[in-house]
Amino acid sequence: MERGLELHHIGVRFGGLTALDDVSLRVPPNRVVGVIGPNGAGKTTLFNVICGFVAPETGSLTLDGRSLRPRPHRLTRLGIARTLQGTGLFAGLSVLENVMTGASHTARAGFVPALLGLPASDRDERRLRGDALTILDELGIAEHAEAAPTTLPFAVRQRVALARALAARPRLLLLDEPAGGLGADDIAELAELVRQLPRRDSDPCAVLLVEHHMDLVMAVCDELVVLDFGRVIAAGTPDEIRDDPAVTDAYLGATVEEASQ
Ligand SMILES: Nc1ncnc2c1ncn2[C@@H]1O[C@H](COP(=O)(O)OP(=O)(O)OP(=O)(O)O)[C@@H](O)[C@H]1O
Repeated sequence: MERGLELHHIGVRFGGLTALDDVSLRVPPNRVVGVIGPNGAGKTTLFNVICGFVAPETGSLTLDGRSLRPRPHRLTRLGIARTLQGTGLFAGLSVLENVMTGASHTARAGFVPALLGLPASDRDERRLRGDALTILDELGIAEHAEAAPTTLPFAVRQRVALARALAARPRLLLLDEPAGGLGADDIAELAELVRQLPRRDSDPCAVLLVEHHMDLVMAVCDELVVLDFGRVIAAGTPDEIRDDPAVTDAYLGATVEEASQ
């Protein structure tokens, strides 16, 4: 059964402006799909539709063939986790505690009682802590577990945000411009990390990556969807997109050439 997340003919308008027009795409299980496009193409709006921040005017979403009406607070229960632009970490919590919040919906007693050390949640807390440490270790940042996020470089904070999303054990991870603010070396490391997500030993997941940064997109995606003025103008593998005259002619031009060198 290979279905995953599907968007069917999604349309979004803001007043007179059409932000998304008849957009259909699929993120199959354990694949990395990228959405690219120039400024104002509709990438963030698409992300927001999937997260439930924006309700589409037309079209529908399905998850494994079943109707999906995303609500931001219910995403993790549907097996979907996200990172947003910027890291959005809790400054008052340690790195480890931040990651634990990502899985708090799985704790019977909830995370707040766990933080307060209430006895009923001892076992939950130990499990959350152990799982969070495992993920931090996988992402190579376990040494920062007890640190306050504000003391860490941006690239590490971004990894913490990724760890927090993975703590929810998603089947689908949504990444909104994860390369934003990173240098070339950090982007290369991030690319390696993202590529591994569908191949993890435990909790492998699909990834939908909304990204400006062409190097990252070309390096990690199995498939790409190109948006322009709210419409899908091309879809295919990175090689197909790179060679698609409609894409290069329409707007990518030299950017794709440069990214492929
Ligand atoms: N809340 C809103 N109200 C009105 N117009 C909006 C709103 N959100 C987005 N838009 C418009 O919808 C269009 C698509 O915007 P969107 O942010 O989705 O594009 P984008 O591809 O993410 O752009 P960027 O790469 O610059 O982030 C743009 O013309 C934008 O100005």
